[in-house]
Amino acid sequence: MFSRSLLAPAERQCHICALGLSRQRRAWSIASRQVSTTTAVEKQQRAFPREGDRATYESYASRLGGAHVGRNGGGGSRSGPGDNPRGFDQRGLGQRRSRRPNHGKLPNETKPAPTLEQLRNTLIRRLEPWIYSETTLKKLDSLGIGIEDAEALLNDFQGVAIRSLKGPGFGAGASQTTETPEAPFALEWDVEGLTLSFQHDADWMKSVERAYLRQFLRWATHEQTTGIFSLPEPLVVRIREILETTDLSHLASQFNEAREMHRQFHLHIGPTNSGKTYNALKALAKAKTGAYAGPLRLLAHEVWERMNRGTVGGLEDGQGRECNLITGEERRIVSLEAGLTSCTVEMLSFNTPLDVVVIDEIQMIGDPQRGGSWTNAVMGLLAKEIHLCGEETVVPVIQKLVAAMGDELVIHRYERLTPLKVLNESLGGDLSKVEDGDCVVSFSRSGIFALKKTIEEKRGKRCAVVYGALPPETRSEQARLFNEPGNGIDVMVASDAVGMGLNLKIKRIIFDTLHKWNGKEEVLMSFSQIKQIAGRAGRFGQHDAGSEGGVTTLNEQDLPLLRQILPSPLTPVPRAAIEPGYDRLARLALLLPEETPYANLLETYENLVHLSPACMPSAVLPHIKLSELLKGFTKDLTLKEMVTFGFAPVNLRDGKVVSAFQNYVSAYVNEGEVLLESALESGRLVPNLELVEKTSKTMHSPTESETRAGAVPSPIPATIVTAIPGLESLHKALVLYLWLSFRLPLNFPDRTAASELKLRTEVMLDFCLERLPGLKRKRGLKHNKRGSKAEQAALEAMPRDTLEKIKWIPREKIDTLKHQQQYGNLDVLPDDRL
Ligand SMILES: Nc1ncnc2c1ncn2[C@@H]1O[C@H](COP(=O)(O)OP(=O)(O)OP(=O)(O)O)[C@@H](O)[C@H]1O
Repeated sequence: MFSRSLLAPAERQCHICALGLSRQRRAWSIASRQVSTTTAVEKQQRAFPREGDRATYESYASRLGGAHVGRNGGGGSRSGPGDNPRGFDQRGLGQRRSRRPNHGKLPNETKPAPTLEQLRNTLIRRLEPWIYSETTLKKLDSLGIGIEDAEALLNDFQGVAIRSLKGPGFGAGASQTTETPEAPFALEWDVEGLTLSFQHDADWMKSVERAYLRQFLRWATHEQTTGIFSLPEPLVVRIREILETTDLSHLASQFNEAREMHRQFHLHIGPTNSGKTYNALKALAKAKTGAYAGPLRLLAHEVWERMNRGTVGGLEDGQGRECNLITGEERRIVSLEAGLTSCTVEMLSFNTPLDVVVIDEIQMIGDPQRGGSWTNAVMGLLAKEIHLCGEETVVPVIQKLVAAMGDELVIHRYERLTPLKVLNESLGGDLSKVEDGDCVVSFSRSGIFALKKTIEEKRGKRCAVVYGALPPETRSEQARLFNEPGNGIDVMVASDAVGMGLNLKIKRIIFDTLHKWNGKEEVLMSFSQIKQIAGRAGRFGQHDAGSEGGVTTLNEQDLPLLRQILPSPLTPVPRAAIEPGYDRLARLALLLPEETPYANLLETYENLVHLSPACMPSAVLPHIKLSELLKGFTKDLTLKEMVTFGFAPVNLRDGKVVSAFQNYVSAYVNEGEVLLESALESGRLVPNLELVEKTSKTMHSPTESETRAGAVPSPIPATIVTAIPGLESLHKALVLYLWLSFRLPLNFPDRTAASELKLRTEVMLDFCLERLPGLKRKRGLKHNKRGSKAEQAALEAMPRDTLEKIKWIPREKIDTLKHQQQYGNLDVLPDDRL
């Protein structure tokens, strides 16, 4: 009865169907239905805490004078975030959508920890539905435990687990856990980990199910258990190995080489604009070898430039340090002998010993998507001195990690260098009160464009814009325009992308709204994000000595909430994220049946991974979603290739990027070589760029004297406004190509062409943003000679080669931009030297 051999997944699937439900199983099924009736009531009860949160929030909001979610504060339109794949709100710029009600909870509220009794009762209550669930059978089946064996084993495990949960040892440590005749070894329930999961995870039942599954497998493959039930020996051995491979609970045993070193951590903690990075970089500048790692290409680029130019603290004599730049999609090598590297955190090397490493924004260690890279850096860097910069919230988790690794930790705390004040008044909804040096913050692209239009109309001056879907180069250029005095661009309209990586001369931050559309509903921005954005006002060194930053809201009803949020403490980062890593996935793949699809491999890892309570698994869902796009190619891709493609930076919300990705993979599989031109052909992204370029050539740029006289560039036509999302998609598709070209260089040979096309896209995005419609032009300059409608029509009719010769955009401007964006005016070695 227990000797079913391992079947291929498809066969096993059929086996389940063919078997149907055994009599016992049918009885279980009925029981299970009964259980699910009960659980409907229970579900409602379980939902109560959330209802409680909502009630708390609503009463909290009403205490604040009615500033609660769901009330329309007259804010901007509420379409999806900047990268809404369908593009602009078709209602047109400037029209505002009503705010959808938000029933979310305050983002920094943590649920109180359950008592041991509550946790015990929940685990007991949820055990039965788990035992009788088809999903559990499927999970066991995918590991090779057939339905009959599984049913019998689960039946007995239920009693063992309940006795263990009810025993006096529960929560008191493994050594005291009750031992029973059926489980003569300790069942170890990770009370601390489950408690943290209950408090912080939206779907904490996943942690409960993971705990049941691991406990079940440990019990089912234990020597003495198998003595009674005898699962086939090879299966027992294999499952034990699977359990071992997915056991990442001993942090100290990871990254052996790093464990052999005694590393000193310096944790620089403080609010925004307090000099944390400045001080950490000072240490790096003095080091013979070292690296800076940040979350954004923008930040890596800034440090790269500052190191080379010698504008980092400690290098003020102007003597720069040679520093190379390495990000996922570009390499800028100043010297092959350079001791320093500036990179994005995913690109850190764990093989090279270094003197000093600076890791920025360390609070991102708790980010479910990217946090794993920060955790790897903390655990695996072979550096004597590691400087971590970030928020106070990260201190407990770093203390736990460093203690587990036996390294040394020194904490440096900083205060803000310039005061930041919440202003007494909002703008009362009146955008004509916007002043030079203001940054108005909204959280959707259409909201940003609507605000820009209105502000420009009211003030008669142009605004810079920054939002997440814009390429970093375009964001830098917009920041430069805003910071540069005397060009008439003194106001910025931005999304939360303004909160990180840009050095801006902002005097006052004005929140148009404190909520953001998360794809399903309007949610209050996290306190951390609101603080980070607010902290951009009054940046040290950008204003006169003694000046302070100001923060307010556009609408009066949002101001009390802002006033409450800014001084409130942030929730500590509860755990560091751990990602599976290729090696571990490869080991696991060898232990699963050969035909196991990649998505199932990821799922199995997620279902079984065991971590220390200081850690949580990285979210694998995005990778599973991405791997679903690869389904048609799985037979042709090795696991390594699947992991490479499955971890590629694909924006799944952007349909055009998704289809470019599919084209890349298809060409990779079918041709072995991905030629950029043909891979991008179907998306019509390049013709869209060419259309914008063609229009740009027909439009006049005011000369210096015309600008002095108050002339502004004529706005782009509506057709070109709607081309902007296509430019953003093209940029993302090109970044993706470049990313793949660094990992599979022989198969993605068009790196240079991709870089050039990316640059053309950036130049056109700058062009479009500069000329978004909205600003009233001065009388007399409305239809200047080259910009008249008649002339535009004539130009439209001209043959393409004639148009090519017309250089309406001054050549120097493109050259300057090109130089700035590509090399930051620094000499870099050509690609073929690398
Ligand atoms: N001692 C100093 N002397 C001169 N400039 C300084 C000093 N400390 C900080 N600065 C400048 O102040 C600004 C803010 O410093 P820094 O970027 O280090 O702050 P931070 O705490 O890391 O803030 P954020 O997280 O917002 O980036 C930077 O422009 C930095 O160069």
